Amino acid sequence: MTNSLHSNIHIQQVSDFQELVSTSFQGGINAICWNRKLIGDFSEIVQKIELNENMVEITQEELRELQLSKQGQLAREILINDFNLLKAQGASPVLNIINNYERDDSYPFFPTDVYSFHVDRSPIPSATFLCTYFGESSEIIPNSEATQKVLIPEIRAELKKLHGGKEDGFEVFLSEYFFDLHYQAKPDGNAISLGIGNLWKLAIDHPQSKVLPCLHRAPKEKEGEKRLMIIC
Ligand SMILES: O=C(O)CCC(=O)C(=O)O
Ligand SMILES: [Fe+2]
Repeated sequence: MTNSLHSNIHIQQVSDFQELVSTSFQGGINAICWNRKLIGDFSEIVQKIELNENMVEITQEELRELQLSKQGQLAREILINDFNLLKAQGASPVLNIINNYERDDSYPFFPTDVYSFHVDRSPIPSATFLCTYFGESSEIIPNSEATQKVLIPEIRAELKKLHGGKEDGFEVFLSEYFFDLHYQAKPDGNAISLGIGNLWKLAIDHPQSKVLPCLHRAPKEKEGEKRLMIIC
């Protein structure tokens, strides 16, 4: 099920970029949203970039060189501006066109790809910023509405087998192979779509974090429709 943004107590809305970066996560808040209605034609940019692989990063140079209509140019200005705002904060934004992400099928009972609810992790304090400009948008779910997969008994038992049945080093194994980052929605859990054009700051798992990391996932793409997004 997908829900609207507004009734969710773990989300805080802000009204500009400065507020987005200066607002800290606290209490139950682990997702902050600069809600926007963008102008311009982002689909034109998607169409103009050739995609021979699952996904491609568009450099700022490539973006500047595209021949675009007035509406396409408006979209480009927004992309360049967002990119520069994030960069000026010390982030390393990437602008991607995504047909699909690589699916992880190493262990069918436990895919560790970004289509699965997960947290991002970093050894240093930081946050994930993301915005979908075109196509299906990312989703989040409240922490209370999902369970860490390594804590689900049947899954844990399978993972234990994979680790040769040993208790010794099991926790390290879970984190080394990123199993501990993934979550399963509870039967009544509601995924929340992050929407188009909104710039989000999501809490990640890092040693000094005071809040729970935000559970999020990439959406299943619509057949034949690519996504355009910025992420860092
Ligand atoms: O593509 C998305 O919507 C999310 C991607 C993501 O979560 C990641 O790269 O860690
Ligand atoms: Fe992620």
